[in-house]
Amino acid sequence: MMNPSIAVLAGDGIGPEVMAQTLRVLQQVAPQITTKHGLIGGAAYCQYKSHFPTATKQLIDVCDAVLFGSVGGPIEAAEQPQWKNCEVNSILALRNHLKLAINSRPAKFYPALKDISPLKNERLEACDEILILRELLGDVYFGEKRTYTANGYKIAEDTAKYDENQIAQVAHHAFKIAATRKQQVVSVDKANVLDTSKLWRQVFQQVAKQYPEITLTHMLVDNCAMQLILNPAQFDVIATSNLFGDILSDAASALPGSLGMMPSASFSSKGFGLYEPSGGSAPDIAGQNKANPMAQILSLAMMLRHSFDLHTEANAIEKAIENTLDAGFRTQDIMQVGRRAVGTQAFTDEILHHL
Ligand SMILES: NC(=O)C1=CN([C@@H]2O[C@H](COP(=O)(O)OP(=O)(O)OC[C@H]3O[C@@H](n4cnc5c(N)ncnc54)[C@H](O)[C@@H]3O)[C@@H](O)[C@H]2O)C=CC1
Ligand SMILES: CC(C)CC(=O)C(=O)O
Ligand SMILES: [Mg+2]
Repeated sequence: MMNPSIAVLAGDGIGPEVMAQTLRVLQQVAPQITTKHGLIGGAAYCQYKSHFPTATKQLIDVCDAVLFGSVGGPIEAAEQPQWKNCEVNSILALRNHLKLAINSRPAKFYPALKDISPLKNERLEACDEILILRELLGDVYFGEKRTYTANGYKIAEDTAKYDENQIAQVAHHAFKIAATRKQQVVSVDKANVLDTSKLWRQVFQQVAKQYPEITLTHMLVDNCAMQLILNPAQFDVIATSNLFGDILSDAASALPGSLGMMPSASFSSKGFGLYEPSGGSAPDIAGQNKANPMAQILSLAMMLRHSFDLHTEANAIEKAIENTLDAGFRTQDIMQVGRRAVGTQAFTDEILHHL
């Protein structure tokens, strides 16, 4: 790609801190990529009184990919009844604007961190990476919603809705990815109760016929939450709907040690990519140089690989992170006795040193 450019939307909370460090890594490995900065979330609200201003929309529409930080606050606008979820929650608005249908969240297990997992070592021995593929434009997040009063009570409604094409898109993606991995897909639903899940299961079974080399199994979401803790090694690719994927990916992120290590990539059907940490704006640690920059830096690696075919650079970043962990450096979320506790910036210094 000639003169590639990316939109950098750091957002708020820990977003700007981890983004600043990630851009140091980008500058070192791929200085040919131009960065264009835009405001989103709380940072945009402060300036434009809008969480997803037109200026930011115009910026991303002329870029080749988006590197996103996180958004959380300030969201006093959320209290105003005329604001719909999408307008306040800029990441949902952004996913909808870019039609990002699929979200890929790898939970990678690092040998150096096996002792900080909440699970016993023997449960992790066969674990390398669990990939959660999550549908991103459907479900209760984008269905009809309303709050009203009837018979003196307040009532709230959220509607879950899926069409077969949305589901098929995730299924094809899951089977294609599985073909490059362990040839297995676990599709997670709640088909014993929900119509959307019944359709989900039917479509997965139908699409599976085109991928006879892949083993498809189905698991109910409540069981999956339990199995992730009991026997994570049974999973390689998990494919699921928006809400279940949101919850299960946070749970899966904790198995290797911390949500702060889990990156993500979201794709439109045309292959446009947005890359962001799986976690949020972490207001409890924002502004303290405590955040783990791994999720953001690994999201950059995913961007280089998937949007720009820069595989050597992506691999180099991932290797440098592993070497940094092997050398004993830890942010507070993955700290262990006998290791060296460092802040966001010093941890990135070490990554740059190992690059
Ligand atoms: N894509 C996005 O921008 C997302 C935004 N959010 C928003 O973030 C805000 C805070 O939500 P929470 O429920 O607190 O979830 P959160 O993901 O921000 O934080 C949950 C826990 O994980 C920790 N954590 C997250 N990232 C970390 C990192 N890089 N290093 C070290 N620790 C890390 C936090 O300190 C906190 O203890 C909310 O406003 C929520 O809507 C939540 C998820 C995704
Ligand atoms: C707005 C939320 C759906 C963000 C979130 O929690 C996520 O994408 O993981
Ligand atoms: Mg989430």
